[in-house]
Amino acid sequence: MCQFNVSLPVRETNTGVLMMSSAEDQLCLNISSSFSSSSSARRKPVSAQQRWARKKQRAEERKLGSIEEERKRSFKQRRVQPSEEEEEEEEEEEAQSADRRTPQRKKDGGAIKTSSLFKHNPEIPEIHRAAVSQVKEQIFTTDSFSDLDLHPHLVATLNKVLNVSTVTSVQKQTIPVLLSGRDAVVRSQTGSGKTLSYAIPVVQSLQAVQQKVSRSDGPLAVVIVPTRELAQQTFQTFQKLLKPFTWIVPGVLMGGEKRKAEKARLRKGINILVSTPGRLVDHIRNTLSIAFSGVRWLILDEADRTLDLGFEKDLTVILNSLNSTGPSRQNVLLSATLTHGVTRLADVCLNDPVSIHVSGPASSDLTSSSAVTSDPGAASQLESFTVPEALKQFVVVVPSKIRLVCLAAFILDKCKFSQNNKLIVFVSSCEAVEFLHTLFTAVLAGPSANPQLSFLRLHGNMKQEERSEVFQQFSVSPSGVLLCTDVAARGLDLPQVTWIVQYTPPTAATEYVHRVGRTARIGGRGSSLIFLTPAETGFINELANHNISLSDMKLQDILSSLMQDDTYRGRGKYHSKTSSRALEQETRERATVLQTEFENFVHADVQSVQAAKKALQSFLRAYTTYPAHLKHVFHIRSLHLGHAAKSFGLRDAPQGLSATKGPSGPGSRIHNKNQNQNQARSPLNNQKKASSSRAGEKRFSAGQREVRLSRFEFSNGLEGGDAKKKKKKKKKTFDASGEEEEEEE
Ligand SMILES: Nc1ncnc2c1ncn2[C@@H]1O[C@H](COP(=O)(O)OP(=O)(O)OP(=O)(O)O)[C@@H](O)[C@H]1O
Repeated sequence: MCQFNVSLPVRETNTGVLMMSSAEDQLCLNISSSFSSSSSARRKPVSAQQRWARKKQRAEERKLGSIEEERKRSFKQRRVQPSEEEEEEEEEEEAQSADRRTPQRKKDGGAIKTSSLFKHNPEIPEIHRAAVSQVKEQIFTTDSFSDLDLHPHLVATLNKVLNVSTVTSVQKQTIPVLLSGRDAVVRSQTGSGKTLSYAIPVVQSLQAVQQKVSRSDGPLAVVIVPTRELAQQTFQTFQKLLKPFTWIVPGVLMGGEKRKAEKARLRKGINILVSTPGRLVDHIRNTLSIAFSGVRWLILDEADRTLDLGFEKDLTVILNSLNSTGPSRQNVLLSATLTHGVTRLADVCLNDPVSIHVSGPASSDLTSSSAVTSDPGAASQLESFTVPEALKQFVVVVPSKIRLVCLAAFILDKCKFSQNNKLIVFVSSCEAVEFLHTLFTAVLAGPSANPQLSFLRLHGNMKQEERSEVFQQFSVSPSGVLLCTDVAARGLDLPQVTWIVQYTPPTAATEYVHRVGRTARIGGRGSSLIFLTPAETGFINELANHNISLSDMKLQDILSSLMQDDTYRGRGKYHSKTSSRALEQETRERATVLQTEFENFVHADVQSVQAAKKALQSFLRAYTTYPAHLKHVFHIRSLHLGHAAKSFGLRDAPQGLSATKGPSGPGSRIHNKNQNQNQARSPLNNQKKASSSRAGEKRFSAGQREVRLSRFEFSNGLEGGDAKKKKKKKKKTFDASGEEEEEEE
């Protein structure tokens, strides 16, 4: 039952929504009436024997944590008041049906049932979208690298080691500009070859230095990227390019690696230094041997992200450190989604930069480059994003309750009933990734189900060795599913990914672009699917505002893939192959059977219930971080707690959740609407209102929470799981943005 530790007058509306009112404010809570109190008083008298049998059954159900059954029963009674016989008949039928489908369910006692997935859902609205003409970008030119006045060994390496010969549009525009010594702001679509567009000029210029570059010169080029995996990938690109120029040494610094080893490598000398921002700041502060006196290049890849994440302060530390010493420097900012934030940074660190934007209606005008302007018209033009032309983008509108089975059905369709699909599924939190990974591995890929199905996971709360291993494993795998957070959204070049699934929507259109950009790279094909609840369909318009257009995929079509698998067959009443109604009914039954499998797994032991609750809580916490301009689309008040719980395999809306507890350490509490108008209020955080002023707890705005969550995801490796274990040996410090981190003594 859904209980809240606040004593507000409660009344129930005829829509099943509870209205709570207090002197200060009124709050509308979406609590399904199916969680309302029992009406057992209205039952007919029963015999002593029947009473005993019922008692025993209830005790067993309670032992299984299955009190939902009782609520459901009482709810049914309250609604329709069936006779005792009718009720028992109905239960018997459901129990038999469940038992036939999954016999193990009866092992520990009475049959466990699933409340209806397809009742009491909000209507799926008709989607009316504005006509959008997507911006197109031509990927390849007809030029070859030998036309670019590069060292012949570099051209040979490009051809033989990297297997590239034809120059892409962004490379054609960027390489000559950078070789001429200018700063640049570069925007081109995801997967269009931006890495080589700066890496080639860096290598070309460093190999040409008269007095041969040596380790003792220290860093000559610094490349900042937002995530560890991207740092690793970029480092590997430099390693390949530098094959003929062995005297130029590349190196990578990233969170999660042993700092001592990194210090030693820095001491030996690294000429092209690739790093995540947090880790570089850490070395600037703590490593005496890091000297920036020779830096000639500063590259900020995914520059807008680095700013978004609240790394601005880290970048300030880096820029100050670079500016205090050294010769004049070439600066390059790159991203597929340059925004105002980048232009702002451009003002700070760029010197008369050239703006290279590959997209635009005149895609033939590929050689034009213009100086960065402060013209607001130009700035708004930047907000219209380009996605790969061969990318097919879909949206499915799914009520919360059905989300989990819908995702499972989609995965089964692509990975079991079709071949050679490689999927990346984006989820909003580390805990939710962990939860889905465990659940799907057990239920969908278990030995008795589909042992050929493989699920991997990647998020910021994993140990670095595991992260690297997963990244490597998924890179070389021809198929499979990677469940991940946005830690995999930017820059990663994972080959042959066929589908991008956004199970939880991104917090911005920019992130949508980067997530879908993990497929359809360098002219290849790919598809994407975003899940939205009926309340979230406004995000389609948000994307349309950025020239992104989606096609509909029907929920029923996704679920109907379950018809290909008799593991989840329903009661088998619907044999008609011609009636779409019958087919729909059977599909729904199969979906219910699958949901039951999930719920049985979750409720099998206390630990998995806890994991599901944790995942739900983190999902709710992440939900509060949508920016103010998207609050009308993603507002925690529009979430139905019971339905959201179901999408985590929980039969019931759990008690005692806080949506705002921080990922590491004491969390924030939303406490007073007057304190911050942007702060989301929810049943969850309202519940915590009373205790919100507990001593020692920090409070954060929605924006700060987003930064905290994101930083955790993209951390320098010193926070979270890795760091916690070392706590005893460490003392606490605060990094540039005030984030708590551990430091070696
Ligand atoms: N000229 C080229 N010809 C063929 N393949 C290329 C060429 N240049 C780059 N590639 C390949 O294209 C893929 C995508 O390149 P890259 O990762 O640099 O794209 P990007 O524009 O940086 O993407 P994102 O915006 O997602 O970071 C890589 O596998 C890279 O090796």
